[in-house]
Amino acid sequence: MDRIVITGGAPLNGTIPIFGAKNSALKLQAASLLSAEPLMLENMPDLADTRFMAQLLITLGVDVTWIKETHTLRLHAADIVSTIAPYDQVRKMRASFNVLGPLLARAGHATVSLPGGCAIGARPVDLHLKAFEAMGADIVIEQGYVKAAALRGLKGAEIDFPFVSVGATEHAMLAAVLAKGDTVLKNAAREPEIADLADCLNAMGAKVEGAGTSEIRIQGVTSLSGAKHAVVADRIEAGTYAMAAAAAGGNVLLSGARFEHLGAMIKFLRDVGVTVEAEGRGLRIVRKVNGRLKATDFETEAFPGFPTDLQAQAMALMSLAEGRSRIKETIFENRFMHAPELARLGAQIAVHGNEAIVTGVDKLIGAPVMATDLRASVSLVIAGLAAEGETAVNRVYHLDRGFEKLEAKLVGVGAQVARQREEEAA
Ligand SMILES: CC(=O)N[C@H]1[C@@H](OP(=O)(O)OP(=O)(O)OC[C@H]2O[C@@H](n3ccc(=O)[nH]c3=O)[C@H](O)[C@@H]2O)O[C@H](CO)[C@@H](O)[C@@H]1O
Ligand SMILES: C=C(OP(=O)(O)O)C(=O)O
Repeated sequence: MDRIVITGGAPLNGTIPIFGAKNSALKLQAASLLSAEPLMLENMPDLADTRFMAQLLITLGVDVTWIKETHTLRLHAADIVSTIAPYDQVRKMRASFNVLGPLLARAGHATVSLPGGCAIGARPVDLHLKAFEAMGADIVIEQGYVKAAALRGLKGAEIDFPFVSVGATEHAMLAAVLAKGDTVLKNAAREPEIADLADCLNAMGAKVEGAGTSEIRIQGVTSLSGAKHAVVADRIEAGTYAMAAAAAGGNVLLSGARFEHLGAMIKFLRDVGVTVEAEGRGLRIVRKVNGRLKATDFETEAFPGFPTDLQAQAMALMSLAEGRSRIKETIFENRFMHAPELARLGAQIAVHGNEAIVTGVDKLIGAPVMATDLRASVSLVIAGLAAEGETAVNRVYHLDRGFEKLEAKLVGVGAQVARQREEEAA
């Protein structure tokens, strides 16, 4: 397996381009199933996850063309040839479950494997299924598969989510756009990726209003057309490189990063002593290398709160801050797997249930570590950039799920980072 080797200590200076958001792209890909006409997705990140989703779509009958030079993906679902999403294709990537709603809406039935257990928590899909039932679908779970049918079509419904779920909000939208009548989603998630999906669906002829607020209203239409849509900038990728610059020191422009999508993270960085300013179509991050950052407490929350997908990266930063930081993870029940790996570099972190107490240390020292999930992996890269000596991050396939050109982007701003291929690493 490949690994990433980082020699810490170099400050980061220059510009890092921010690409399209994985977490939006995957749902936009699923939206292509709703129309018999082509969907052109621009600013498409080329990631293991988006490639994987494309493979699943091919299985279902979608014609897929990557136009690599322009980061464009053309998806054409002229005919749905299969409504079965097999175990092997859904267990490996949770977001592939999102084909269920569009298949149900377009073809009237679908059989989709339950998504695989993931390292960060149990992650059930009960809210997704309740939303489809409210829209009139019959659902049974048999042999690990969700079998859903709405042979006379889905009906609009009022769905009041008991708690905020990004995936269930998006999935309900993906089905409701072709339902008969009106759907109202209450206590909907407000993440920027939801508004991005609504914009794309509306460009395809859907009638979605209120995305980005906690109440989304959808007027069903009988069919959707093709469209062209550019994937929103990845706020998690931007936040990750902001934390990297904060940890290593330096002056970095994150071009394409959206200030308005990163409010909680910007407040956190400013509180700990990093300068963050909007500049042109991006964000400027400046951290003077002399002096330590100040520890601060934070907890993860649904948008506009501090994103759980930046918790590991912020923990890496707090490992080197002056004082103690209390970090509470409120979204996933098992998302501190990076803590023992950060400890290998000398971080002092005590985990009690959903809280971690980080006591900042003067310095971290490079060591071999293991990536456990996507954001955990990149937190180890951030720690490695600030540590003395060499850090080798193993199992980097997790990183490849969500960070396109990670090493090149970091090397481009002066970091010493290289990927060792399996044969070299052996
Ligand atoms: C591909 C993608 O976009 N992934 C993101 C999405 O995941 P995902 O959409 O899976 O996250 P959710 O917002 O749905 O999950 C929030 C919480 O609700 C629980 N839950 C969710 C659905 C359900 O039917 N039942 C239930 O109990 C989950 O286990 C979790 O504890 O939002 C998360 C929260 O911002 C991010 O960390 C993920 O990166
Ligand atoms: C948890 C994540 O992704 P997924 O929901 O696809 O597992 C993530 O992007 O951090």
